[in-house]
Amino acid sequence: MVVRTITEDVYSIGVIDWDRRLFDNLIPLPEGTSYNSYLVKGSLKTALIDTVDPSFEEEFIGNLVKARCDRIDAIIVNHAEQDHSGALPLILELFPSASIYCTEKCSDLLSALLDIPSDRIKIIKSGEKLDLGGVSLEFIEMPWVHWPETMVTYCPEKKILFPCDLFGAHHATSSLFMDDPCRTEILAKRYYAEIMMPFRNSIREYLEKISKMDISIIAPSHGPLYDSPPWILDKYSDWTSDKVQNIVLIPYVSMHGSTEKMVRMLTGLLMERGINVRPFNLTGSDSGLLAMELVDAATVVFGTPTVLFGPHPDMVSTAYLANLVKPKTRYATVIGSFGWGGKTVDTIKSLIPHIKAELLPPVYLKGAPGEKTLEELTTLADIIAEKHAQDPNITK
Ligand SMILES: Cc1cc2nc3c(=O)[nH]c(=O)nc-3n(C[C@H](O)[C@H](O)[C@H](O)COP(=O)(O)O)c2cc1C
Repeated sequence: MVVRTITEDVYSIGVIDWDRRLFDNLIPLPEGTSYNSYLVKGSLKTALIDTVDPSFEEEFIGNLVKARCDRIDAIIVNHAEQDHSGALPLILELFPSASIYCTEKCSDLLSALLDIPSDRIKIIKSGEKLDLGGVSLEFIEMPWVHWPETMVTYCPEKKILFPCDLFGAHHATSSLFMDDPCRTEILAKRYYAEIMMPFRNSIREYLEKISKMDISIIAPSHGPLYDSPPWILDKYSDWTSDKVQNIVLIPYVSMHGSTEKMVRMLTGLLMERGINVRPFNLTGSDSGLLAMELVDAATVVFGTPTVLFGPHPDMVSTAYLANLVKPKTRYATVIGSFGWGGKTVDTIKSLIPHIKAELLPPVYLKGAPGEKTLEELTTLADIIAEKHAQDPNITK
């Protein structure tokens, strides 16, 4: 149990989940996570901003006691997902005069997910403020910074932005503020790639709004806080921009080595042409790392053999996932090996409608790679090199 003072009258009272290794039964967590919750004490009212995962209720209540929190008047719910809202029923029971402040869509979700009674909820709209006495909170709706109901909360007197999942990182760390930029950059980028990338266009708009606000501290709902906001704002502006890098990502799977040989050949050919290449073996891989690579790669080459007339199932799941996170990939194609026939290339194309990339000619050949394979891969490498050289959206 740890309570930390962020600034006068503002406390971090969330919990650290050191051991969690998987989130949403989907997202690997190499460094655990935290569920950040904040307490803001005014002279008239006390507000709680978001709660914690229900599995940590006991520790959370311990933190409230430690923070000498004998009253809660307002519970600000920026996001209805259970890792932030799950402890609400208990908090409402313990503080019977507290009201939840959230968006209309959030109210609907809280009722559906947690059976929160509507008479405990005050629905707010963008621009509304809550005066706590000497300190206030302002609410700004920002739908799709994960779910459709999300909003951010701003405390003008303390210049703190509480953006919930936006700018978060799954990182269990004892540091209240970010103090290890290299590590945080990787974990924040991983988080962006997995959670925020599908909503890149909305987030880019929100970044403009946020960059005009007077903010000294960004206090997200996962991972460390930022006492130098431009650091994370600049990263987000880069990740959400239309720019990609001179990188070819090759997620691949191979059963008997033919596709793998093709990947090695293409890797060498692209390297000779001054392109950064990321061959990514899907067997036993971490989908978060793949999502991170998708943030910047200009080109994605899917490498798969044919299995029962289509792509290998590992590739089906990868192409499906890549499509879900909507990367800004400029060019895509398929390479691989088959034995007697199938619809592998067409199936992969049909799996990636959200990837608005130009499709380059596939190199899909029968059996083990030989002279013809090298010839076709050389042509593909030339095409990619030319596309990369001429594309103004690719940072050279
Ligand atoms: C389980 C299994 C299913 C296969 N199904 C097909 C198929 O439907 N159509 C086809 O053309 N080849 C099929 N093949 C043959 C492979 O596509 C072929 O051997 C290819 O060269 C394997 O590439 P790899 O060495 O990269 O694994 C199958 C092979 C295996 C092991």
